[in-house]
Amino acid sequence: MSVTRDEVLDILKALTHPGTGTDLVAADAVRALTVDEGRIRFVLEVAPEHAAAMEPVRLEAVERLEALAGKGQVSAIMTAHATKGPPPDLKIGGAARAQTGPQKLPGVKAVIAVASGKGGVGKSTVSANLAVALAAEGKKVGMLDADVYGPSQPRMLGITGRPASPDGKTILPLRNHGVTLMSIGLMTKEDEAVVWRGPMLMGALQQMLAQVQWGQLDVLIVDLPPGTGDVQMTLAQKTEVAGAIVVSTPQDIALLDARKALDMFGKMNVKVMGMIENMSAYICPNCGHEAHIFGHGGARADAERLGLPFLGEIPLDLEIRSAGDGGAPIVASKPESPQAQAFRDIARRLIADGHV
Ligand SMILES: Nc1ncnc2c1ncn2[C@@H]1O[C@H](COP(=O)(O)OP(=O)(O)OP(=O)(O)O)[C@@H](O)[C@H]1O
Repeated sequence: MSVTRDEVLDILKALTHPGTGTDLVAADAVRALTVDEGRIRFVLEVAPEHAAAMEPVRLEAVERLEALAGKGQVSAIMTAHATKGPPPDLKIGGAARAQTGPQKLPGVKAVIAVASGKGGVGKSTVSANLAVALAAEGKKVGMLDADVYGPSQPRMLGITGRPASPDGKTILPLRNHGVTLMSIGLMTKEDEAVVWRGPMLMGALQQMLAQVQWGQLDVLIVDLPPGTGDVQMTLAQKTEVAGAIVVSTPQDIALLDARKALDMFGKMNVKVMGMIENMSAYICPNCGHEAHIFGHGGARADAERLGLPFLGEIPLDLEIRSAGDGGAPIVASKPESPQAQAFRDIARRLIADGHV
């Protein structure tokens, strides 16, 4: 069935914006509308305080548009727009701009970097769940997926589509599970490898920090690539970072790399807020037996030895994997489960320690 842009706009004009009382189109809330081979996609831009009231309107829009275009043919994403800053020059992948010393991100109270020495230890899983857990505690949370080599936050937070850039200069981030997200993965095609080096990489990170309209945030979590490379250096040199959290599995080899990451933050004068041990214990879902597949307690022991806070242990658990890989982290999909509690306890600890 061929659907026209005017037909879509007519439907959106029949819905009322909860903030302005006018229709969605007159309120200028509809952004990046595309009608392509029967598929309708758009972004609903809304002030953060109207986001909750907008959700039923968004659902109503999807229902009415699906009646026109067919089930599953409509993608309507809501983003909370932000306070306007001076618009920087947008060119994804451009060179880094000259800048002196670490700068504070306007509107963002604290930037927390989540790092690991080694890949695959669950840094992105921990970042996603902590972000959702902090949002559940009432904090305004942003997530910058700076894992340029394997951006996984769009998948983990269940976000698809590309962020809008209505003026070609600023980028409107996307939002799900209470978390505002920007990822390099949203700027590239899913199967497109990003092979950026040095200045391009630093430029991309600076752009994501500066040109994304983050709005007012209590915390911006930065999911770093594993290891100790350009992205980590650029972040610490260009942005005021409140602190870093280092994730490790209990294996010796992972811990060895985690120590390198700790050392790097020390050299860059970034405070380490603590260590998290992921895949700590495996609890058999059938019999409840606890097994320590990768060992146990190594990160806690390292933290104690180095005089760093130990923030908590996350079990190795099938539901944590399937929830994260399926787009709704366990803290969002089963907030009362013991697995989610492990993340929520860490989020509460970060708040209690005054980091967020
Ligand atoms: N506690 C856990 N229990 C079960 N599976 C987990 C756990 N933590 C992470 N995983 C799974 O392990 C895989 C790697 O996790 P994740 O992508 O979070 O790691 P990462 O350290 O960010 O990896 P990368 O180095 O690629 O950035 C994912 O499939 C994830 O679902």
